[in-house]
Amino acid sequence: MIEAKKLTKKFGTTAALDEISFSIGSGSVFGLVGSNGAGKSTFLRTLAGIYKPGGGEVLLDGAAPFENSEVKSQIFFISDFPYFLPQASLKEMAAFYSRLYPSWSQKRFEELCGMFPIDSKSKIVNMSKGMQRQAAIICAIATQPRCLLMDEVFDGLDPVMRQLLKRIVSGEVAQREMTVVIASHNLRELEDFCDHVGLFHKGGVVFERDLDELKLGISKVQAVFKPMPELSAFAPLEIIKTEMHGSLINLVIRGTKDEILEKINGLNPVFAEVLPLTLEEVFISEMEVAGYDLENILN
Ligand SMILES: Nc1ncnc2c1ncn2[C@@H]1O[C@H](COP(=O)(O)OP(=O)(O)OP(=O)(O)O)[C@@H](O)[C@H]1O
Repeated sequence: MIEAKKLTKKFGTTAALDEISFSIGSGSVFGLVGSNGAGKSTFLRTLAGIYKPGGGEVLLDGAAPFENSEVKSQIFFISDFPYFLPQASLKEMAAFYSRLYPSWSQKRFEELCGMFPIDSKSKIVNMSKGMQRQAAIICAIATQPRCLLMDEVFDGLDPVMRQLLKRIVSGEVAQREMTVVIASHNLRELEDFCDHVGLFHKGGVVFERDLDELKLGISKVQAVFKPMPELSAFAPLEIIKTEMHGSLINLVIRGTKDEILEKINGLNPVFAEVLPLTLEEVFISEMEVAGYDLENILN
């Protein structure tokens, strides 16, 4: 379990993290989203034990990572600029990590080398950005960490490699309860991968939810009425958003699909259907309710 308790990190007068408190359960895949400069990388670096908290604490299973090699040996961090030894090949990086991490699995390393189309004997420095990222991913997974931190890891990976990464990471989570924290600007990329998402804004976590709960508790309804009832007729529904175009009405409503359809059908529509919401739509709706303008936060 990861716990941030009033975690603060300042650079000069900039509070990159401003007394943030939240927790991430073991075996969870947690997505950190937010605009540039929101504090996502700073959180990952503090959790990885690279930065010392300026105030409060961040804990992995009750222990602080900073200057604690025991805790650090359970964490692998793929930064937005992955680090490799100068002139090293993937095989040489494997030898390096095998000495650093007691949990290193040479068998897993060799399996992974067979799954990614990169040459383990070539110098990593000469590889493309996406191939370097693949090299970092192979090392990360072969390390068999309890906690895997990834910063913008999909950046530079082609769609096939993105899916492969998601599949491998999900397998590790299911098999051995690895905890994953991934920072990304792209909510769509996280949708089929994360079970929790937290939204960072100006050094704070403004919103944090279980994705299934989030998606199950809210629905989008498209209905045609002739004539259109007065808006007060929809009052028994917990409406978050309404858009009307002539006889067509689009509603974002809190509640289960069955409850909502029953109430809408009671108003005798010509046609009504419940449509799935994308994660982005759910987020925008929930954030608007909470008084935030997500368009400004994410862009
Ligand atoms: N090493 C540093 N020295 C000084 N300021 C820093 C440093 N690292 C981060 N900051 C500042 O802290 C704030 C948060 O930065 P951070 O990199 O954590 O944001 P982010 O959410 O990861 O952004 P991005 O999406 O652009 O990667 C920014 O204002 C940034 O300028």
